[in-house]
This record gives sequence, structure tokens and C-alpha cells, in this order.
Amino acid sequence: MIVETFFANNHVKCLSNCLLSASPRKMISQAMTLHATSTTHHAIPSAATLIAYNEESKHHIVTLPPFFPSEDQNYDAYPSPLHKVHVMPLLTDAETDNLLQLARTHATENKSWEQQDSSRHVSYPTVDFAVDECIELSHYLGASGIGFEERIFGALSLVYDVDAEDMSFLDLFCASYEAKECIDASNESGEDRNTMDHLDFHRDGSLLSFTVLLSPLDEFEGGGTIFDALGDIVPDNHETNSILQPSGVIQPPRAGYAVLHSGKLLHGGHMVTKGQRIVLVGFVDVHERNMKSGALGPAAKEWGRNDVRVFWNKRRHSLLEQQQRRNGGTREQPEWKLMSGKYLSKDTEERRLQTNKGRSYIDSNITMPANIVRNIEKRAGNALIRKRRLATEDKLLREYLLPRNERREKTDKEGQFVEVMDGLMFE
Ligand SMILES: O=C(O)CCC(=O)C(=O)O
Ligand SMILES: [Fe+2]
Repeated sequence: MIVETFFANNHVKCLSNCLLSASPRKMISQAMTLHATSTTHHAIPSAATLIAYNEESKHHIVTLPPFFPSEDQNYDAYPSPLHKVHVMPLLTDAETDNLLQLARTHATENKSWEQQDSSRHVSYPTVDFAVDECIELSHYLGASGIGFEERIFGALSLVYDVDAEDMSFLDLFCASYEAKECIDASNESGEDRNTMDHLDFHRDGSLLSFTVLLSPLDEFEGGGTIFDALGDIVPDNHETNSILQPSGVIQPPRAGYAVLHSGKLLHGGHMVTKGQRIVLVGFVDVHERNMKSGALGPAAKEWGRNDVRVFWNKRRHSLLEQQQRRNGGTREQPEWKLMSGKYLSKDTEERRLQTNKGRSYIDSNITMPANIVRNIEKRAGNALIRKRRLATEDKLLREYLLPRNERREKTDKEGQFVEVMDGLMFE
């Protein structure tokens, strides 16, 4: 069923060209409403139905397809602002060049792009440096420079419907991806470099995130931000330079563009196969008054369960391979030794009780019954795991950001704190 709902429902505003120079307030007054059509049911939508584009503002909006059953009355808020990934011009060419120069100089002087930074990003160490480590870069981006914070918060505020004053940076850093060929070449010259050419799928700590491309597109191949939820979308044939590429990769059309998305989407840095891709990445925290409390916990728990299933699946495959090698190529069920009595059928349980060995005793020869193994395998299949993971993600995107009328009042905590500080300092 094709329905005109996507942007008509949410009145997603689109930034106009004045984004590059104007204040957020001016941008709001010039904002435009985009309309697009899309499917709301489960058939995989085509790229054309998911991408809306405004020629004047050069603003692309990609809406993630639904994965959570729409029949559930409690979760009909599809698509929410968080289902959208935005690609738009953010920096002028001159600003992009200046930033790239400053970043390159700092990285070279400090060897910042020669090792992975596991101190700031523990689980997914990226090759980067924090902007506040570089005074020149901080000044250039700051209020007396190009006013980057106001610009990016203004853009995020428009497209995600969150007040800019409720946003703060959790992190802002410059990352470098280098193709393997570069690494090999530099290792030949005796240097010990530990660079990255991609970033695995992950979720950021922040509700909102962005990546600004600093390198010109002709300086690298591959790259882009990859989204699990867009992995099934087949880009239209005639759209060879579409921003949406196969496997769910979003590639901005030129340097200076930003990709804005929710950090809670499963995403990564797509493999750079040639050259170097330099990006400015930001994690933006949003004040909790905007969020449904208790929504993230259950989602994270479910994702954790899925990770365990993925782990089990990997182990099963490696066991299968081992067994295949031993048995000369026959692909048989791996034999699972039972570690817990809970998988035993009643008969076996009775038999075990007769032998008076107690419930916790498992004979080292007892293997998991084949029908149970088949069941577990079915539940651990990669396709099913992905489907469940995406359904959980979709549900979170629908409920996490509260509608405006349900958001809690702004508290004046910061204001009071400043008053006390002033009192202490000036009395
Ligand atoms: O390189 C990109 O486009 C994504 C980077 C990212 O997801 C991150 O650094 O957390
Ligand atoms: Fe990320």
C-alpha cells in the first residue's frame, strides 16, 4: 500500500541554502517542508521512495524503512524524526579547505592518525584526535571563527525537532580512514603505523551524531557512513551518483556536506579502498527532558541478547568447520555436549532421576537432542537475528524522542548554579 505519509505527518523541515551563512533563527524562517511518498508496510521500499531531495537547499532526507510491526497500536509513530538520515551542505568550500589544512597539520605534528585511540572510544577505537586538543582548530570552529556549534546545533534542531539549547557535545573529533594499500606502503618505509580503513557497526553513546566530510571525493575510494537498516535497499540503476549506495552506504555528494543521524542507529564507517578519508565527527547529547525514560534500557538488553546469539552462531559455524575437516567434508550437525539439564526431555530426566544422579549431574556423553539443536540454530540464524535487532531499533526510534507536548519542563538548574557562583565570586 502506498500512502502519502512520510513528511506530511511530521512536517520535517528542510534547510535552505542560507544554512552556510545565516543564523539558525533565519534558517528556521526560510525552512521548507518536504513531501515524499513511501510504503508503510513490510515490502522493502525502493531507494526512490525513501529519498526526498530539495534541489534549492541540496538537502537529502533518507527515511529508514519500518521493521517493527505497524499493527501494534502503541507504536504507530512511524516515521519519527529519528528514522531520518539527513545529508546537507554545512561548510563552504573555503571553510572545508581550511579545516582540512588545520586538521592535517595537527595530525602530522602529533602523529594523531597513526594509532587507534582506545582511551576516548573504548569499544570502537577510531584513528582520530579530539578537536579541543588543537587550539587552532578550536578557534576556527568557535564563536569568533565560523560558529560551528551554532550552525550544527541549528541544523540538528531543525531536522530532529529538539531545541538547540538542549544539546551539548559529548565529543567532537577529526578521524582519518586510510586504505590498506597506504598502510602497506608506509610500513615498507619502516614506520609502525596502526591506522584504520573502516569502523565496525556500532551505536554511539549520543542520541544524535554527525559526520562532516572534509576530504574531496577524488582523494579516496569507498568510505561513507553505512547503516544496517538501509542494507536491503537496492539503489536505482539510473542513479549512479545517488547519495545512497549498495549495502546501505550513504556518501555525501561533495566535501563540506554533513550526514546527520541518530547515534542509536546501528552504523559504521564503510571501508576506504583507496586514498584517505578525513571527517569531522560529533556526538551530541540531548537533554533528558526530551526523552522517554526507560526506553533505551530494554532495547539495549535485547541487542545484548542478540550479540550472545551471534556469538553462539559463530561458535557453531567454527565447530561445524572443524567437524567437516575431521569427517572428510560431510556437513553434519555439531555434537553439543550438554552443560545444563534444562534441554533434556522428560524421559531423559526421568531416566537420570532413576540413576539417582541429581539434576545438576550431566553425563559427559549426553549430547543435545537434535531437534533442540535445530530449534536453537533457527533462532540463531543471522537473518533472523538481524530482523530482530532492526525491529528493536525501529521500536526505540518510534518511542525514544517524546512528542513536544509530552516533554518535561525545562528546569533552571544551570541558571541557579550560575547565580550561586556569581554570589560567591562577587560578594
Ligand atoms: O565515518 C563515519 O562516517 C562514521 C563515523 C562514526 O560512526 C563514529 O566515529 O562513531
Ligand atoms: Fe558512530
